[in-house]
Amino acid sequence: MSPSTQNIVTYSPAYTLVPTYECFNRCTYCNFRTDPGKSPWLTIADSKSILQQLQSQNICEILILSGEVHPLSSRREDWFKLIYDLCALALSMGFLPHTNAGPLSFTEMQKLKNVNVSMGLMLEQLTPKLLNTVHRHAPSKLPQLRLQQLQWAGELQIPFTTGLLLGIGETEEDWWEGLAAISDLHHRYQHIQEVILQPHSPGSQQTFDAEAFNPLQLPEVIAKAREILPADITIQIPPNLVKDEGWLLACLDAGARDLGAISPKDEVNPDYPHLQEQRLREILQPAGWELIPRLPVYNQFNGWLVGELAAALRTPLEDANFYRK
Ligand SMILES: O=c1nc2n(C[C@H](O)[C@H](O)[C@H](O)CO)c3cc(O)ccc3cc-2c(=O)[nH]1
Ligand SMILES: C[C@H]1O[C@@H](n2cnc3c(N)ncnc32)[C@H](O)[C@@H]1O
Ligand code: MET
Ligand code: SF4
Repeated sequence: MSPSTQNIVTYSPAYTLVPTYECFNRCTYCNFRTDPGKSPWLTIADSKSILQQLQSQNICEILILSGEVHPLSSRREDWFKLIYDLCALALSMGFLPHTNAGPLSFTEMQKLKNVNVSMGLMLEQLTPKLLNTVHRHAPSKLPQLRLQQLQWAGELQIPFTTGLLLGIGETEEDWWEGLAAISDLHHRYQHIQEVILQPHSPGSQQTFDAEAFNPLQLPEVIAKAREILPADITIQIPPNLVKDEGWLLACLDAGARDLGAISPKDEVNPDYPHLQEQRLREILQPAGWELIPRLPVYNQFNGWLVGELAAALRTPLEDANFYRK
């Protein structure tokens, strides 16, 4: 790395669209979900007016995060169509979509590849023991199912974001195993662009009664993750979940280089508002870090983008040179 890139920290200026909060899983740490049938779905008309308002702002990524309709439900097809249509709409209006809607069938993933510049799914944790605790009522969190999703993303050449949720009842050994599994898949397919190390952060809606992940431990997890993960995978941490400024800087010193999608509302952790970009800069700059925006797809994957997506990528790049770095 040249000296000029060593002090760079990136983030993706984003807006999060939620097709639906309803979810057939009940992860006990979730502050997002409602019961199936209990939340109205986002409409294309409402999305269009939201996106129109965003066009005058410096937002590039549309992060599509969704609760899940059961794969065997008669409503699954409509749910998938809504997600696909939202991506296509965002794309047609000049944004770059990134979808994380839980596990998908191979065909669903293949279709979404055509309207997303990258996609995401957290591995969470590999250890099956969580199926007796936080994931007891969350069939989507079966470790083998999550690993298969990462494998399919590789086979389909989809630039991918994954990560670990820390502090949900796993051991330290479990972290290294989860990271090693991500590394193995990346060695096979070279498709993982970033790994999020997400500290469990209790919110007002969840039933899981546990402390927040100890933020003082995060730098050591990052440092070890940096040793385990291949160098071309960026480590991402969510700045709103790392309360103290000193802790945030310690995470960067340990090897984190990205602050993720920063959206007006963190839909997953609504009790933890994001700092203003200006405020983040004020924290980072005195310590020698330069904060710069990035696209939701890392440069090394540009060759994987098909058709319309390759053209869409050129527009924000030409419009805003600052995205280039
Ligand atoms: O860029 C992404 N950011 C993802 N993020 C990061 C998110 O955009 C924010 O950076 C954090 O939520 C901040 O707390 C997630 C955050 C979560 O809490 C849970 C899941 C995700 C999933 C993604 C994802 O697929 N892609
Ligand atoms: C969308 C992603 O959000 C993460 N997630 C869900 N609930 C919480 C929480 N209370 N704290 C931190 N991260 C959470 C999970 O990793 C999920 O995959
Ligand atoms: N339901 C998906 C998952 O857990 C994404 C959103 S979670 C709030 O993987
Ligand atoms: S974390 Fe995702 S899968 Fe789990 S209940 Fe919440 S929305 Fe559903």
